[in-house]
Amino acid sequence: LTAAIVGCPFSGGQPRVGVDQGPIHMVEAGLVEQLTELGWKVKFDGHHQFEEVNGITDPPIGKLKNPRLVSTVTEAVAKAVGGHANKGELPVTLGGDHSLAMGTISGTLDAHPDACVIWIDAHADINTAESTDSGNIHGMPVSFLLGLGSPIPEFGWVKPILKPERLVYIGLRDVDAGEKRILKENKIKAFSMHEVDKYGIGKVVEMALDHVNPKRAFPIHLSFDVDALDPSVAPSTGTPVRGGLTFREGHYICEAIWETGLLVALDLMEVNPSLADAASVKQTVAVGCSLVRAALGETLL
Ligand SMILES: N/C(=N\O)NCCC[NH3+]
Ligand SMILES: [Mn+2]
Ligand SMILES: [Mn+2]
Ligand SMILES: [Mn+2]
Repeated sequence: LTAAIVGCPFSGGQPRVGVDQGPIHMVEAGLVEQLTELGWKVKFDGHHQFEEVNGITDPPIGKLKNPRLVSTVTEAVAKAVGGHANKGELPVTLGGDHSLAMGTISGTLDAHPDACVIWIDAHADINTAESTDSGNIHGMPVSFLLGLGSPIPEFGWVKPILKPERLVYIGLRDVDAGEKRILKENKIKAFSMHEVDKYGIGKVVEMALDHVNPKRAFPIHLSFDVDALDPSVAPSTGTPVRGGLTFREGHYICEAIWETGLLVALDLMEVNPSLADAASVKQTVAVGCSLVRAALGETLL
């Protein structure tokens, strides 16, 4: 079994400095060695070089910020992830902000058209060009993948390859009014922290899988935004929101997805090593690496 680490030092989907350093810190923390130790053949051909791309003149399109940069980078990511997935490798994409998921999920669905997406996040990331307030594209990738909102020529490469019934969220607790409307209109299943508290994480993961993968027949793309975790667990991230998943709950999600035997791609996003003191950064990076290991089969016994 081969895991391909796709290091994506990219921050263009959001305004905070530092999230591009996330992949570098995770690899420096020994992630490649840890996965090798787990028995994986690990391919890592160095972090992708994106920041050089930002020489382009890139005025906003409507509210959208850095649109051409984000489009160029995410298209490159789609090719990288799709290339690995089409070779039967498991792409492990390290962010970098969550706009990258426009690329990762496009890549996965190219190789596995019937894949379902399990999106772990405090946020729905489903704003359209019309509904976004900030214009930060890391709050929008899901709308592009579903083909929602008015088409934007600069994003012509993104095809509406994701169906609402193949998407499920766990961890939501900071969803704005426009996104709530979009979730309802498109009948998208979402387990917020309310459901996690009500049913427990075990039942929530089972219900999420029953919704998007009832016969456990579809490959799974797990897209994990570390801000799904409580800020006490993963403090060094750009948009922390109180009342998040415990470490165990986040870890359980990864273990349970691995146990299905259906995981074909993983994203670990939004680690920003410049937003907290050294110990908190170290903790956030270590938590990220632990989640990747759990999703790739590390067990406690
Ligand atoms: N971390 C974020 N998404 O996952 N921030 C953008 C969304 C804020 N509405
Ligand atoms: Mn690569
Ligand atoms: Mn996100
Ligand atoms: Mn988030």
